[in-house]
Amino acid sequence: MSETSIGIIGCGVISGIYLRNIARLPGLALRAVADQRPAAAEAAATEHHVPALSVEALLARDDIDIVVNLTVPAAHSPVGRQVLEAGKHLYLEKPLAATLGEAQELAHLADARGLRIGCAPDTFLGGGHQAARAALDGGRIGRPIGGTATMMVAGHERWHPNPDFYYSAPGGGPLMDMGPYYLTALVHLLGPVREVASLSSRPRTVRRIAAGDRAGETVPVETDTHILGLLAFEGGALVQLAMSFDVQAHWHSPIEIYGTEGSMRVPDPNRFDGEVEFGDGAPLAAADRAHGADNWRGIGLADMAAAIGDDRPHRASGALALHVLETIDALQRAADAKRTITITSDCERPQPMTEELA
Ligand SMILES: NC(=O)C1=CN([C@@H]2O[C@H](COP(=O)(O)OP(=O)(O)OC[C@H]3O[C@@H](n4cnc5c(N)ncnc54)[C@H](OP(=O)(O)O)[C@@H]3O)[C@@H](O)[C@H]2O)C=CC1
Ligand SMILES: O=C1CO[C@H](CO)[C@@H](O)[C@@H]1O
Repeated sequence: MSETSIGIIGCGVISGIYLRNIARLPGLALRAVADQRPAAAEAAATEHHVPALSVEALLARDDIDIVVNLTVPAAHSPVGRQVLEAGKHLYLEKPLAATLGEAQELAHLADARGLRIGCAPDTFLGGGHQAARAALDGGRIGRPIGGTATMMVAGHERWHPNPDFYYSAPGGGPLMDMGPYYLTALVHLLGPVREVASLSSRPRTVRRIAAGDRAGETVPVETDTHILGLLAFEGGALVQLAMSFDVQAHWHSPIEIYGTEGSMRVPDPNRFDGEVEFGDGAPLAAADRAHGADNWRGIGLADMAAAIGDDRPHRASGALALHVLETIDALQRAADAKRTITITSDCERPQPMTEELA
């Protein structure tokens, strides 16, 4: 397999796992890192033996093929534009952009330049969700008719040292932050969403940081933080969704899918491991499949790099992320307008994983 050269912009909390995994995933070679905080870039550069550059200098390098944008959501679009305008393929963390309009502009720019966009989450390529997909496609629960998706926590200010972006608008809130995991997993299993309804609330106006140098500081809440939605999928399944940063504890599963012949519980879509459980019969362990244990964030990047070489579509695609972002945007608009909203973008179910990246 030939090597694809990678540059990273954004050396904060999530960059650690990308930096480690780029070194162990096939076909990827890290060339340079950048951050608007030079100290963050220097720390990553020293640990991984690559240069720390300015964003401009990294984008000017001829030997970088894909730039991974790990900045905060508000910077996904401006930094993403710079990457595409520099003629590089773009892979970025979720959400694709802080607004649907910005995401659509990125997609147009990439198309116009003949460049690819890939976007997290790529957890659906892990062993847990691939086991669920195989069971579903194999007919184990019959035709899907419904399901639930539940992500309810007390708020990321409990542990993140700079949680401002989780509560800022646009780009913040549980729907923007965690919705991509749940909606991407559902689209991977059930196909595209066609219609949504929802209600939302904002129980608190400020949040107090609990960890790091800024512990005790408060952050203003500019987004709704408790959202209950209904999703109608093209294939006919109806799914209820709950996304919240206001729940201290609960007893729901992350994702359940109900079919005409049975039901299944799907692992946490923020993870690569877990078990697929069924209403009857033996569970399927993620660990029995490739990337079913450990944290493999970056597998979507490796798949995109391989896909460019093989001239085939990549799985964690810009089109998938755009469809997910349109659904997120529609859920909030449906809550604001108190009406159902039709989803217009098309998106194929991504191909199941093969063992090629194992
Ligand atoms: N933290 C987590 O567990 C996870 C986060 N993610 C996603 O990863 C992304 C990053 O999150 P996280 O690592 O937590 O965020 P952090 O705030 O820890 O790190 C982001 C870094 O990017 C820098 N940055 C911001 N804007 C720019 C810019 N225009 N140019 C260059 N650098 C910039 C920030 O600098 P500054 O501090 O000055 O703003 C900061 O150093 C988000 O999209 C998030 O949703 C995904 C999975 C897990
Ligand atoms: O994407 C993410 C994955 O999960 C984390 C919490 O567990 C989030 O904070 C983060 O933004």
